[in-house]
Amino acid sequence: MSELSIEGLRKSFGGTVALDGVDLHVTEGDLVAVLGPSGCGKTTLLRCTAGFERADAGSISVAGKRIDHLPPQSRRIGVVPQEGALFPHLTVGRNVAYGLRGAARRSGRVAEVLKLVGLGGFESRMPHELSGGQRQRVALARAMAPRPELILLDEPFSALDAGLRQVVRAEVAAALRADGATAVLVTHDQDEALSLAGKVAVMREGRIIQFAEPQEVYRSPADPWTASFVGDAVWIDAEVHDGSAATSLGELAADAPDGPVRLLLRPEQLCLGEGDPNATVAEVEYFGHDALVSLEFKDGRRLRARVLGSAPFSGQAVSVTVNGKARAF
Ligand SMILES: Nc1ncnc2c1ncn2[C@@H]1O[C@H](COP(=O)(O)OP(=O)(O)OP(=O)(O)O)[C@@H](O)[C@H]1O
Repeated sequence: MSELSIEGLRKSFGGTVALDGVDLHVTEGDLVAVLGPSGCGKTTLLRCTAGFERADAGSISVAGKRIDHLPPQSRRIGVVPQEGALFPHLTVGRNVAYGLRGAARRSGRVAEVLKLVGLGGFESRMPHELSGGQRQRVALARAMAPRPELILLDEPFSALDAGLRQVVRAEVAAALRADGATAVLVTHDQDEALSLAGKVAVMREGRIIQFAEPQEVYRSPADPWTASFVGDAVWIDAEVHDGSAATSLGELAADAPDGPVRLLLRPEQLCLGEGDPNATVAEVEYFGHDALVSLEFKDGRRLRARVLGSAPFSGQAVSVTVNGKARAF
């Protein structure tokens, strides 16, 4: 049974369609990322689920029960907002205990969830005595404390700087998993969605266009738009004959009928070697951990490769081969 079941959800604001028939099923204990560009309806989906907004049509069920008629406080859903929104005049311990009743407060649950988020012993600190990442983790602990059926996280790392974001992300995901929580994270950040979630729902213009595991979304995107949105894409236009397409990179297997095709490769599938050169390095963008290398082929076509380790130099003649399969559209 799905912990969260959303079916046919629609919501418009005046003439703007924010949700255009959203279906989403989240299994108990899963962490799902809803990934989409600005304005695609992610926050509206989250607000309708939490009960802050009323959908025009469709249903929302949690643990098998319809909840869309209930006020937010009766939905058993915990929300972690963008910037934590802790009560500034309450200690960490009292912030976390906020949604707990008497017996639960005394049960040690506050200490337990603070430990889960890596902040054991922080009960008596005030919010202003915490770093941004620590405040976000307290906000998560507060949402988890009453053991809600579902936790919703709205771009919870967007206010953190890049280095801290990665660390806090991993800690938050670990805490959610350790507590067995079912969670939906809304984000426009591809790396965040692919690295954290068990499943990714790609959203565009008020619809979910693909719902799959991160590797599948990256390797077999539903359409060209998704392919380019979830990562760097190398596009090659070619003609297919008998399951094979002639390209600047040689013959590539193409799972498509005879005729014109757009082939998708990821830049890391282009491998530079020492064999017979078939391309020249035109430009190198060096990032430390890797480099993006623009390669010019004999037919004048330019394609980008991602290279780990030492980067080639501009003007170098290289042999380029393809690792793995191209996806045909
Ligand atoms: N209260 C509102 N009144 C009018 N239009 C709204 C309202 N809330 C959202 N919208 C519109 O609905 C669409 C979806 O907005 P939403 O905030 O859900 O997108 P989003 O994917 O969360 O974007 P972002 O990543 O920028 O927060 C947008 O076109 C937005 O302008």
